[in-house]
Amino acid sequence: MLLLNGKETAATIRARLKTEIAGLVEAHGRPPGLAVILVGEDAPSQVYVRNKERACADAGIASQTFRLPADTPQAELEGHIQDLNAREDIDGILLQLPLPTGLDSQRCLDLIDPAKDVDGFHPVNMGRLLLNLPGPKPCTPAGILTLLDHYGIDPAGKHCVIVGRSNIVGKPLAQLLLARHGTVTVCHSRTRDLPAITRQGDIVCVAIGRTGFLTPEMVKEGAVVVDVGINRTDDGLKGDADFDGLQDKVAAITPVPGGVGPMTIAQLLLNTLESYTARVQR
Ligand SMILES: Nc1nc(=O)c2c([nH]1)NC[C@@H]1CN(c3ccc(C(=O)N[C@@H](CCC(=O)O)C(=O)O)cc3)C=[N+]21
Repeated sequence: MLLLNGKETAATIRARLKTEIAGLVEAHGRPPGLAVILVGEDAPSQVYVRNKERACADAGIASQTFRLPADTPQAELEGHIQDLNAREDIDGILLQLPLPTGLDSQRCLDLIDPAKDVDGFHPVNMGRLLLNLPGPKPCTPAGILTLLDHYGIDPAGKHCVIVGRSNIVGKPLAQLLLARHGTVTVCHSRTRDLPAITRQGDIVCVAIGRTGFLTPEMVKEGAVVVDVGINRTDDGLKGDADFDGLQDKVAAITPVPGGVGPMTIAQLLLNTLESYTARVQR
């Protein structure tokens, strides 16, 4: 069994980015700037945002986190986004999801300047992804492709089964795999006889947020399993796949932690760098 080590792969990418950014700062007189907007007190979001801040600082990206109270009115949040759109020193804006109830995340995402949309969640950038046009790619799906590439796993011609149809993982991941010539099936909570479908997968990606959901009976021998789940249990951080049960059956699997999560952050740095280079060249 091959362990798809996202922590290590992300570290390699981050080291390369760090060198590249140092050169660019020299040439353009300012570092890439990332603004993270964090609304409310959601505990996991606090952890992710701290990880992002640390990764940015290490790579030479100037990141600023704007922490807003959970009862921030929609109009005020929209005002913050517009201020950040107008700022020359900010190349990327990330609105940490989920937002507290009462706030309309889609309206906020629609407002982010597509040129600063480092999550790739703006409808224009989602459309560009669908059309195979250049643009920022959502961090988790793009990080998964980079991880597969790193280990020489090519989705071309393979049956890629995705469990989960979210806008931030399942749907964009389907498009990226399709663009790389995978045969893609997207399953979800209403799918009938899910195990019959996941068992066809050469590559099985799970992103539903249920601890240990993907069991050995649900995958074929020699499959590649990509675990996008991050579930906090009494036993620590667990993925959506039954890692222990699967490890003797699969050809390769991503661990949790240390798999897809660190790749998501590396991709965010990459997207921020791309926004920056596009903006300083204008
Ligand atoms: N606008 C927006 N963009 C996102 O990209 C976004 C988001 N909202 N909301 C939440 C999800 C989740 N996400 C993760 C990032 C890093 C880890 C990560 O670093 N995971 C570590 C462990 C971290 C821990 O200890 O919890 C690992 O898997 O090894 C996980 C998950 C980004 N997301």
